[in-house]
Amino acid sequence: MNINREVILILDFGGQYTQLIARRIREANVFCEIVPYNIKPDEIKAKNPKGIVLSGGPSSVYTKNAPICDNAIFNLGYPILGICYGAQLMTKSLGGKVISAPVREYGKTEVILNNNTPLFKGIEKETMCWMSHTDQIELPPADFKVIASTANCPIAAIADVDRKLYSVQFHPEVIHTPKGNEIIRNFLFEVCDCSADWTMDSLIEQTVKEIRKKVNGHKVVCALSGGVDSSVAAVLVNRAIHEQLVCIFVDNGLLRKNEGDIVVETFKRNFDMNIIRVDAKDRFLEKLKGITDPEEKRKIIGNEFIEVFKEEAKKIGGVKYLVQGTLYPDVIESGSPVAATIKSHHNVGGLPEDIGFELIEPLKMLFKDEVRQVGRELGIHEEILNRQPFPGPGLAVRILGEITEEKLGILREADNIVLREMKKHGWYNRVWQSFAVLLNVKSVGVMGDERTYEYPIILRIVESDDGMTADWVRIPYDILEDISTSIINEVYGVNRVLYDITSKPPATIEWE
Ligand SMILES: Nc1ncnc2c1ncn2[C@@H]1O[C@H](COP(=O)(O)OP(=O)(O)OP(=O)(O)O)[C@@H](O)[C@H]1O
Ligand SMILES: O=c1[nH]c(=O)c2[nH+]cn([C@@H]3O[C@H](COP(=O)(O)O)[C@@H](O)[C@H]3O)c2[nH]1
Ligand SMILES: NC(=O)CC[C@H](N)C(=O)O
Ligand SMILES: [Mg+2]
Repeated sequence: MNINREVILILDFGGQYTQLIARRIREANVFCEIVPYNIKPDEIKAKNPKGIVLSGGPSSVYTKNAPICDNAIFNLGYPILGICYGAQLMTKSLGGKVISAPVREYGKTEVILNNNTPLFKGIEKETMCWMSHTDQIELPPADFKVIASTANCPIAAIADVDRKLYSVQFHPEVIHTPKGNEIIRNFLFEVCDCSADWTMDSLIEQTVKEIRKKVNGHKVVCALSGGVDSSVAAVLVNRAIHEQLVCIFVDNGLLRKNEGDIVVETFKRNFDMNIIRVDAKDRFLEKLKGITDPEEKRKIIGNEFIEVFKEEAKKIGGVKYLVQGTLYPDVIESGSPVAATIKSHHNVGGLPEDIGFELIEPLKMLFKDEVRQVGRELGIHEEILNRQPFPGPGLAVRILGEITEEKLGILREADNIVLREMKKHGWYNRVWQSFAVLLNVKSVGVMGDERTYEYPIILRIVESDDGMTADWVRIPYDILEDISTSIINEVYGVNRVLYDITSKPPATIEWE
């Protein structure tokens, strides 16, 4: 959708903080988009950005296959901010010199800034910054001035103020650079002249208009899971084209205890929308029989979802569009020219090639917290907005190995206890997700003086801003104990409970 608003483009060189740059810019009410580093100058011009950011990255500019952007980009007249690898690339591309530094810098370092330059305006001269590099700028390009330095890195930032080209060796996007937000805001407002026009109400208004124009009298089905994202997407589309919309909730047999009834009841109580519930348990479970590979499971589920939507759309007749509650992280994690495929989200990378619909994904550029904000503006009840995320492939990616009715039954009960205890102790809304995972190994235990040989349940409770990174929650021991005891006492087939104490990265939130 081509919405008319100011945009900053972030060229992604594969840096681990690229998404953080995007978040910081959006927090300043400026829209931004992450694009591959090898984007063509013409494509950039077509997007008419207010400015460009070159992200960090793992490569060294002087190596053979280092990712390099088109040199013409530096001459288009747009303001550019290079960060770390991006800074080194700007330097090299414009005739300066980058070398492997005598001392690697990793962590917090004191930096001396020249606060007479627009990028550092209003910031005290001496402050802290976060460094993470092995290379550094040895010689800036002609016409560039050094505007910051640290003890180990004499050229920590450079600028050609007239051409609005800036580069910083440190990372303003991470919170360990306390003035980082101000530096990014200075780039946006002092250098790029942005007007902060990215607000949720403007987004809603523009999106509703776009959808009306695009749909133009055709019928639309919405894949509705009852989760936050599809609920917000459905309400948004409903606002645009109420009569033409039918929501389809698929019971794929991989849902949580009583989930189907709860979703349909909550929806009917809260919204005036057409909603169909499809019982597709048997066909999903049949297709998943004998499948153990995580990516294969995801692809099968993505395919089967589409098959169900196609069949339902055929019954309705005249359906041209499918609405999904796809978010930005789903798109990012499903892989891109520079980023690895971590896992194929069923609604993006897991889709079949020919889906038979045109997609409408109004939230595709948003992070979860932004979606919740949109939901609030739309007047959606907190009961729905505060639901923890639940992946479309559901319990299938929380049962390691083959999915069977027996395992689904065990996991459903265990999961229900986790959620019940989290709510009882007032912790459900304090975390990003809390759930159970069933392993495909068994261990020995003793219950009522009898030997047992049963499955372990893994407890996964994480906090996160957007699902891109996460940390395990330091949950009080007595809550862990309550959960563990309840699972062992109430769930047949489980004799051990373990707590997952791994952050993301290196793990992911879901186990598959
Ligand atoms: N059981 C389902 N029936 C119909 N559509 C579904 C189902 N599960 C997932 N989807 C579709 O896939 C999309 C992605 O699922 P995802 O779980 O990321 O989002 P969500 O369920 O809407 O929100 P949340 O992240 O809060 O669970 C949903 O927005 C929805 O369009
Ligand atoms: O709708 C979805 N379809 C999927 O295929 C999918 N895979 C993961 N998730 C959810 O995304 C967030 C990040 O999960 P991971 O750390 O496991 O990648 C977590 O919140 C996960 O629950 C999915 N959601
Ligand atoms: N964080 C980065 O962008 C690192 C850039 C480059 N790989 C270096 O080590 O200097
Ligand atoms: Mg969901």
